[in-house]
Amino acid sequence: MGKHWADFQYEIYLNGMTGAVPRLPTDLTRLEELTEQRLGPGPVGYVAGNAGNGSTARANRAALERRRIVPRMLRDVHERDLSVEVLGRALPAPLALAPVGVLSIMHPDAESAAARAAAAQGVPFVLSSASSTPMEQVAEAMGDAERWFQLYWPRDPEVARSFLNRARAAGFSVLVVTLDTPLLAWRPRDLDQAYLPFLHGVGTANYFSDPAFQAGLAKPVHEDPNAAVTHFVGMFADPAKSWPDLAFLRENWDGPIVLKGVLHPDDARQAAEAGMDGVVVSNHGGRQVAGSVATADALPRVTEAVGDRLTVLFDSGIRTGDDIFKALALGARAVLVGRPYVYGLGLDGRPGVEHVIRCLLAELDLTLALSGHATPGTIGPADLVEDPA
Ligand SMILES: Cc1cc2nc3c(=O)[nH]c(=O)nc-3n(C[C@H](O)[C@H](O)[C@H](O)COP(=O)(O)O)c2cc1C
Ligand SMILES: O=C(O)C(=O)c1ccccc1
Repeated sequence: MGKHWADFQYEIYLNGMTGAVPRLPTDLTRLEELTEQRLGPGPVGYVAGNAGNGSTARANRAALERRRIVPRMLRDVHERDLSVEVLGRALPAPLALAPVGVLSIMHPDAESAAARAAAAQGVPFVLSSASSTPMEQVAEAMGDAERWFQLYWPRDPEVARSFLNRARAAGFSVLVVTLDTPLLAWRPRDLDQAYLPFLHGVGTANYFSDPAFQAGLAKPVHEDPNAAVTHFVGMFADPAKSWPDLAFLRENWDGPIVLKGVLHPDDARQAAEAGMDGVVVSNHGGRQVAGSVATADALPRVTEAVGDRLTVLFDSGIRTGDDIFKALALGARAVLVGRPYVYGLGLDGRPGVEHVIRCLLAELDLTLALSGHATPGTIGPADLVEDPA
């Protein structure tokens, strides 16, 4: 039997007998505004910001909203199990925390708090290359939970090799390689605030602590931090990479490799041919290509192309349990969630992140039950209809 995620509902009501209400709203779409009130416009602007005029983020929401669940009745849903197998790992539910850089702009405990929250709930935490805390330190906070590492593929192969070696030594087993950010997109909210956290050195911990990175500096980081930041900016991503380069990753990583940011079925096919294990259908939460296809529209085409060969994960726009249900119905094995947990972190540190995970999974559990499903495995395209656009 799986964990009873829906019990969170009664826990909240029972606490209410003593007059207590949840510290954070259970409608997670309210968290952005609360975080802005608490932390001010700078950090929240960076987290909430999108590419261009925000059309991709809106399209992500619209494509999920346009699909509607058709609940089925009388299907014995009293015992439910949300667990799924992802990349050979048993997960308690089809959810992981997306890699998000620079988390210290939200909370001083940053990645360690988010990682502890994920570990407490048994949900994988994907650690960003651009974390505010070195990967070895975050790994310690993760206990025996699943450790997944997101790679921004550094331009210098020695730094790339060093990151992979360090990640393996720190116990990370799944590698998530982000392909959609070889450059940072045009982001008006950041431009208008003239604010990028990593120009202030935030999110550079893995780089500044790396011997191969340090070897490229004329002076130690603390003697010339500006030069170190400039070196980071030139290093963190590489628009010259192309498909044959994936061989380098396959040779240097023996665990599962997942390519994040795949939207076209032909790219998914190339991923399979390159010996990759999975893809994340993602448009970076709408932060990279303005005017991009919505992820819920891209997902069925990708699963049709490679669903039998690759593990297909999904993100960008997940805000509720029923959003997760819809992504599963469109063929995803599990989803990643980004901003909601980032705001939970900003508002209440580790407990705030746990709150977000528990709300999402309680709502998913109830959506399953009320729609006639006892496990994610029985959810499929027949559970959805599409509203006319
Ligand atoms: C502030 C912020 C920083 C991010 N940093 C990274 C990162 O370092 N690496 C990465 O692969 N994706 C990064 N992402 C994208 C997320 O992994 C994820 O794709 C996206 O947030 C999902 O959309 P959602 O926020 O609507 O859930 C970032 C997203 C945000 C909002
Ligand atoms: O802001 C982002 O979306 C992102 O992916 C990123 C890139 C570099 C450093 C920190 C975050």
